[in-house]
Amino acid sequence: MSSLTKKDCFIEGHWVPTDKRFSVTNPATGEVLAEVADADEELTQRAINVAETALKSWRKKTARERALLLRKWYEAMMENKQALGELMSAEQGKPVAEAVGEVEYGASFVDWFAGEAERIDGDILPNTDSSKRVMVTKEPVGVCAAITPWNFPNAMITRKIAPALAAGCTIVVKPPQLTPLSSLALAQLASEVGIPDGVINIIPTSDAKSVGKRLATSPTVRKLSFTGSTGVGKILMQQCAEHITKLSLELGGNAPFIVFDDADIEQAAEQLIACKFRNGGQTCVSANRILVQQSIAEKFTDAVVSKVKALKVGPGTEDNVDLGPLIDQDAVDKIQRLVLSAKSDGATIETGGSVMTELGDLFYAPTVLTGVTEEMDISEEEIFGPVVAINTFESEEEGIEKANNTPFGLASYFAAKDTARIFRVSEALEYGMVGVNTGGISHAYNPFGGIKESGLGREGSKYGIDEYLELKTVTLGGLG
Ligand SMILES: O=CCCC(=O)O
Repeated sequence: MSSLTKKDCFIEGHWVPTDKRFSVTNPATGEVLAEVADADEELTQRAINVAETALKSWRKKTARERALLLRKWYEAMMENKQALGELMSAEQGKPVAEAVGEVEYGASFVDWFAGEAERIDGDILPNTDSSKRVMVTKEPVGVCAAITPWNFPNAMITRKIAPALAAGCTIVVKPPQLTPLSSLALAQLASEVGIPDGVINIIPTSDAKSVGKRLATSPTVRKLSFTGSTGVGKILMQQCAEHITKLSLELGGNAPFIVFDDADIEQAAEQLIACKFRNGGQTCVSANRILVQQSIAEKFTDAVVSKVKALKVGPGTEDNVDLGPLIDQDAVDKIQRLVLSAKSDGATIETGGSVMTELGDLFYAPTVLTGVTEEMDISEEEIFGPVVAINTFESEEEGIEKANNTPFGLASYFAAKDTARIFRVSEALEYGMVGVNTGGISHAYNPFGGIKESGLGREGSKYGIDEYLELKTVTLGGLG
């Protein structure tokens, strides 16, 4: 393991051990990678207090000073991307090359928000009273908290820390229990490049419920950003009501991937594979319901099945591996349940459909199902695994109606060539994000987020920093 493997809580620039610890294991091998410090409510409160103290001087730094420190952090991540990628692959399971790609993606948020720090501006507004002027300024929200998921152990952290710091806020991060090592490595690099003590605090824990509640109900925490399930998001929203804490929620999705009869079938199949099998399908923007116009369904399915059969599954450290293991046994059990229940309800398994026991208990074969219907559990639940579930439709209207038939509204995708159709369908889809002829919609410069039960707010992009800023209106009188 590299020197970036840290195992304690990171509070006020120090590594803080705890007596109680929890194990972090490699999902490909079951090997215990580290016994990590287990923060409780008391330590969480200490981290909040530290962030409150650090806020006083951090918010006073000039935008340029904050930007320069963020850029140094970005550079440190890029210099260490291989080590960070290997660490991530060990704790999360994704192939090393993909993990290094995630480090680059994560670092791109730091680079982006270093730029945005210097573009926080204000307004002087016209007033009907000539003796008055109105100045609108933007101020940091204050102490922030972030609760992040295991599927993107680096990028989901930087997507929250970077805008918070750029805006002049300090932050307490509760990383996921399954993959805390990447976040601790990021803290180590932040400290090495001179981000002041107390500005970033990381508190791994096995008690997400109590620590999450403390973060959400602390009157000191003025902003909570959460990425995870809709169920937990709803609980946090209720808890944040206690002190009207500002909240961003990036929750579950049930992304449709619609293939219309005018699509380039080969290109659509390629994009579907890239989208669906990113991180083995364990991505909130993974295509979940594949809706194919009936007249091209056979041709499209053949193209997809032959690509899926060519995917290589194995431990993330092996060369040319496309998919690693799933994160844990619960994930495998859920996918197996969805596939078997779809089969018993009439779907056909074209390829895959089982655990690859020769590789280990957590490796699930890339799977294609046809004959899937809207009523099946696999259409209603977020699969979060390597399963392509193909459903068909006859007309454009029916395709759109099926796509929108969900309480979720995170990502959606469609493939088509006709320009009028592209506008019609983009406008009709009830989603925060639409990918047209692409399965790749995640970039630091894109606003990322959903509508309906998929969440609140946007991350990344020029809009993302607003989540960490408050407007202040200063009315100057007596000028007439
Ligand atoms: O799964 C969460 C988000 C991944 C992404 O940023 O594309």
